Amino acid sequence: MAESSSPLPPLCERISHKSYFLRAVDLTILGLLLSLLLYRILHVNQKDTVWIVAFLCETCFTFVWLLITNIKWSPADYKTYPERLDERVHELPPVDMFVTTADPVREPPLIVVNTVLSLLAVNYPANKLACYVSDDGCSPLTYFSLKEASKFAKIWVPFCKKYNVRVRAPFMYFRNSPEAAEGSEFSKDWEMTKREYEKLSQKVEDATGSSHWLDAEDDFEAFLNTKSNDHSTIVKVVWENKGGVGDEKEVPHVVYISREKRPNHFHHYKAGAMNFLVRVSGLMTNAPYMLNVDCDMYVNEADVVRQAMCIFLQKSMDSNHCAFVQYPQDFYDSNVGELTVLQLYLGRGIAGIQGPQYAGSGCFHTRRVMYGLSLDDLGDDGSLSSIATRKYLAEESLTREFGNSKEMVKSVVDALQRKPFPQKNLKDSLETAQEMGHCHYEYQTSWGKNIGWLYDSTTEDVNTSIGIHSRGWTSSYIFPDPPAFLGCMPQGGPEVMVQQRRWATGLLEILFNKQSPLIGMFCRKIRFRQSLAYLYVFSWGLRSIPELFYCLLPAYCLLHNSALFPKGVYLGIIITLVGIHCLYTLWEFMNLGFSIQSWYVTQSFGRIKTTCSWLFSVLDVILKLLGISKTVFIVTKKTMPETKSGSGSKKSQREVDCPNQDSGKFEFDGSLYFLPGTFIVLVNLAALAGCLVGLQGRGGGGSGLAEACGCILVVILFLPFLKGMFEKGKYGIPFSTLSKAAFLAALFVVLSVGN
Ligand SMILES: O=c1ccn([C@@H]2O[C@H](COP(=O)(O)OP(=O)(O)O[C@H]3O[C@H](CO)[C@@H](O)[C@H](O)[C@H]3O)[C@@H](O)[C@H]2O)c(=O)[nH]1
Ligand SMILES: [Mn+2]
Repeated sequence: MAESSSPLPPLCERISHKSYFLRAVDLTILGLLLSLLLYRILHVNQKDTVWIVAFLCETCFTFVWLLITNIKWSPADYKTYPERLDERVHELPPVDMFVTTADPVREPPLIVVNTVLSLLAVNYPANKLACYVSDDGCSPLTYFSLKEASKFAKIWVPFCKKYNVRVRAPFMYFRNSPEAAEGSEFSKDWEMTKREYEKLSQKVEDATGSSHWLDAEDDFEAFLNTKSNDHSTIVKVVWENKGGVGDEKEVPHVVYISREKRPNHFHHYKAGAMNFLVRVSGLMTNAPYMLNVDCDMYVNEADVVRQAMCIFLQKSMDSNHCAFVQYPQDFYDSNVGELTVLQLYLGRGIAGIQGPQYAGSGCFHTRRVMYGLSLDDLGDDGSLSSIATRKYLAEESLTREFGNSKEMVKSVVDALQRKPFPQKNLKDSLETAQEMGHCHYEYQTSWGKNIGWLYDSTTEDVNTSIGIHSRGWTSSYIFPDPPAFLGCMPQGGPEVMVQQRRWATGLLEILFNKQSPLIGMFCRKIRFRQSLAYLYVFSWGLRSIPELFYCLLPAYCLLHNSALFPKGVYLGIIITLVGIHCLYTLWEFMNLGFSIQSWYVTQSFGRIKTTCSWLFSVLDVILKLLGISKTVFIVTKKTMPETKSGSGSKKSQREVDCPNQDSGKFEFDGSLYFLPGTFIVLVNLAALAGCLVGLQGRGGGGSGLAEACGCILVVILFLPFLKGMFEKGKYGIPFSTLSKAAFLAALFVVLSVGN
């Protein structure tokens, strides 16, 4: 499809962001950590167990820093030139777009609808697109909203294309007034479209909570007497684009699906939903590329699909090796600093090795790779090698791997051989699609094992990602400004703790499943440095243990009157280490336009999430490995963007885009997540108070100013907890948590002093 006539400028370029200065800083920090370890080894005899515990913790931190240095060594991403696409490519390839939703209460249908509308309106020929929405909540309300939205889409899509609107999610677009003179054609169209959108939101709102319309129409019959965890498969063609010429007024296909659910059948959460999406779309449109977004991740840049195609279609850079194109995840609410910084420095770093990790949303996959192909299976021209043809295309192996459906097998063969898909009536596939949503369809097939989205981890994204890299494929990262997709992120508090725990649990699960980099490092086609990069994320949960110890050590030493840190000039190692690390991370934030405040919040939240939330992931995975319980996926709550933010304070470019930025206050509830943090603060405060009144044990070595400073630093990092002790309501730590923490802290003090 793409032409490779060389005089034409490229569709994309790989940009390297490597910096010798930053490498030197990374190595300096590594060197300081190693010298600290050396000092500990040389002075081990004179000291007590504290010395050994500190040494073990610092060994972990050094190892983590080594992994980070490896990741940050050669960052890279891609710059694309979508404006060059038309002169280079005669016919753009089809793309199937997948949206997953699971709960109409935690994921309000109006958010889903906005995401779908933004997808339908992207800058791409409408006859090449199809949008599939998977609803694990089996909600008639979601289906109703989609039906209404597809009617509104007939106004919205032409409007966006006619006026080249940038943000194509109506709830965001209509937050600003139009910049045209009143009475102009544009402003009339704008008013009319806005009115229609308001009608749509009103209808969805009216339908929420009342169900009389459910009985009124036959179309909703399938939803009668269903529960979200107990119902048959539902597949509905919401809108079929029969125009098929790709003009500006056309609206792409919209299909609603909800796979069968039974209470005693395990559904593999989002991964299971994705695999059903792959199958249904395989039958109906079988596009070679598949875009996947979470239901809150609307398109913020109309050219997203074209940008991704620049990478896939650029032949000269062995595009056949690129399995997927990932965009970073950005958010319209909450404190975006942490994730932006993480994605920019670490994300780009991994992108520079074998390619970014698939992050679950904002990613374009190639269908063939999802069907299990390895890089070696392809010849130079990108078609299947003769060995691979024999291996993959034998009828009985196809049925064994993909399930017992002739149509499915045929669509897989077509996809593997890159045959163009003939236009057909979507409704013709309804019956087969229904069958493929059956609970037992995947039984004894390779779905979730080698094919599609992989099971056995609640972070199905990273699990699937390492599977792809292990088969030798690369991936590409595009980092556009403004962000390509924007979604919703829970604010600091219980909701975010649940999410962080799920992530840490899912990642740790992979360390112990068959994708583990510990096994694959030497025998699979994944690059060694890429394996190390995965190891860094998979070990998030484990980091909670040394961090928890390290937050308690200064207090213990102060109370026990023993030395934690080196004495004399050697204390310089610690001071330089902390100093350089602070300046370095601060620079990372300010370089991206974030404030000192957001840097501090991130450092503080970093310690809180590790010690309070990730800690539980260790427990989750132990229980899972012992076969006592399964890990669960609790969907995060999504909120609509507020109508308009009134805050006039100075914010960075990225921060301005986030209307819901709250006061940054931390919320608490009675859950166990907040016990470790409260305990840490109490212990450190008690140690400082004890030191002031001269309450100290008989430990050797003697503690001093360094240990006291350590305690102060910990309290500063856990400041939200200190504040929470004096607040009421949702911003206050509940009395039950406080009293448990106080009891544990008292025990800790007694043991430290008396020991
Ligand atoms: O049983 C389920 C559970 C979840 N989902 C969908 O999965 C998506 C992600 O869920 P969310 O609660 O938003 O999780 P996050 O932690 O915000 O999501 C990130 O982390 C997840 C796990 O790593 C990935 O699946 C996501 O793509 C990634 O954006 C949403 O669209 C859900 O509707 C389902 O379809 N079925
Ligand atoms: Mn989410």
